[in-house]
Amino acid sequence: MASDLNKLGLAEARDALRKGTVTSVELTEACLSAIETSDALNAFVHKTPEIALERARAADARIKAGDAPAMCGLPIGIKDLFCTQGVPSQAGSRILEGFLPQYESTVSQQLADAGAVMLGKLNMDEFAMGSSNETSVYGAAVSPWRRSESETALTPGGSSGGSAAAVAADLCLAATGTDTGGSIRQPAAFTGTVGIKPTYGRCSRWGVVAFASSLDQAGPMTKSVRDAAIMLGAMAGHDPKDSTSMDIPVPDFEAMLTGDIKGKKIGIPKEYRIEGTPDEIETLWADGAAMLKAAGAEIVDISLPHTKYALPAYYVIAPAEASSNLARYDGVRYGHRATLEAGDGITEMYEKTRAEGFGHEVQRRVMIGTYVLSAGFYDAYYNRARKVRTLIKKDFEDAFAQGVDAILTPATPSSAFGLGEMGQTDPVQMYLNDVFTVTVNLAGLPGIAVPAGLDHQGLPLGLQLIGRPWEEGDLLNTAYALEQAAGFVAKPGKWW
Ligand SMILES: NC(=O)C[C@H](N)C(=O)O
Repeated sequence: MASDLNKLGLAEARDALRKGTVTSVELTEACLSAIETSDALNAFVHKTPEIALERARAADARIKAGDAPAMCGLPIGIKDLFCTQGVPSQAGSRILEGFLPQYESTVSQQLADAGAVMLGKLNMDEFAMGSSNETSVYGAAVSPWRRSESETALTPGGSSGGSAAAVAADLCLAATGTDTGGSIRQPAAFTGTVGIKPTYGRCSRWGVVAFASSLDQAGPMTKSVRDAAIMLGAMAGHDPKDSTSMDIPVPDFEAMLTGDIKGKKIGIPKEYRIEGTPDEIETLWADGAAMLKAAGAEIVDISLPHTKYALPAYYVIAPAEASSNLARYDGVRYGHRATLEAGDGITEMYEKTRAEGFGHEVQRRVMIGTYVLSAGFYDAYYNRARKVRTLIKKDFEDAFAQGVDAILTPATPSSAFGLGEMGQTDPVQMYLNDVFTVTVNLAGLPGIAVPAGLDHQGLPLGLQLIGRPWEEGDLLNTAYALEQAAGFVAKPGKWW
């Protein structure tokens, strides 16, 4: 038993801890030894075993004293985008090489305060820009899943690819992710895990390296919907240090998981029927709707007419904000600085540092962002994209005004692809991964990916549920009903 403790989810481990049948040190040691033999997955990029064991011992003492908060003693991984005090926090980029934050992000601090045990930092696309983890300075994280009878290395998705791979491979009980255009939900769908992007403003962005500030949200990546409810409760809450964080009470999400969705109205948006989507994803979507109906929900066809403009609008707004946010990496105060030659001035220092420190995808986004914000093009691109964003938000508001409680869509347009198989010559091919997820970020809504089936290659497929703002509890409950009905239990066979 003891060697399999890393396979537990948060809820099971929490219950075992409280019953006293297991200790946090045992759970932590099981995860640390799973991590030790997981180099082929390249999921953990900075390991913190000493911190982990110290926190585990403290958690065991708290449990013994009868003072066990929500995440007490539960070992988790933290995406490299979160600043963790004194622990490398590189956002997957060379430009943050050697950066040791002097402070802790609010979310990772809240998790620590709730007793969670940090095992280390998880791989990700550079500055969260990507859908395959291939833009990471550490090299891509690798999915524990493989196509049947094939040894091709598959992507765990991105940008939270290390988090998804680590949770799916049982290297940790759960992990943090962040989602700007799909970075929690797409990797969750690719790896048979659960990922929720909460309402914009639900989790503090303070200390989370900024990519596109009006879209970025942190959220949990877990083995079940119940675990997502537990962990989101610990991550969420008002933070005066983030001016976009909202002062709205955080309910007990787990207590809202009744599985009762009788009378709930679930919208099926016709604009999400996209040409080229594989039949098995269309079938999964229809099956998901049938399962929710069988559980007592009412299924209604809805229209979100501006959906097709979402992806182009996102790929204007996100780079625009990124170009501004990334201007701070100049080689002066922290991170990487290029070696200079005699005669080089400050301009050469910036140029060389940024050319060396940023990878190609990040450079592309900085250039696109600078272009769409430039004097002559601001109205044509950036302002237009902002107007489109308002229309997309209104589409959802209209649907909710008609009484729709949640919207069901596929999470991704395909199952996981092979590393090196996508976007090599055309970056837009990679951007299409976000076609079902970016609308949710543009509208600031909560969205969750739930594993719902396997494709013909034996790879996981996920469905997405989109909810009303601030109603994550209700959304999690609908996701819980879907999870129960879908009964997804597949795990990747161990090859690493
Ligand atoms: N950060 C994200 O949500 C990932 C998205 N695919 C992007 O590259 O922008």
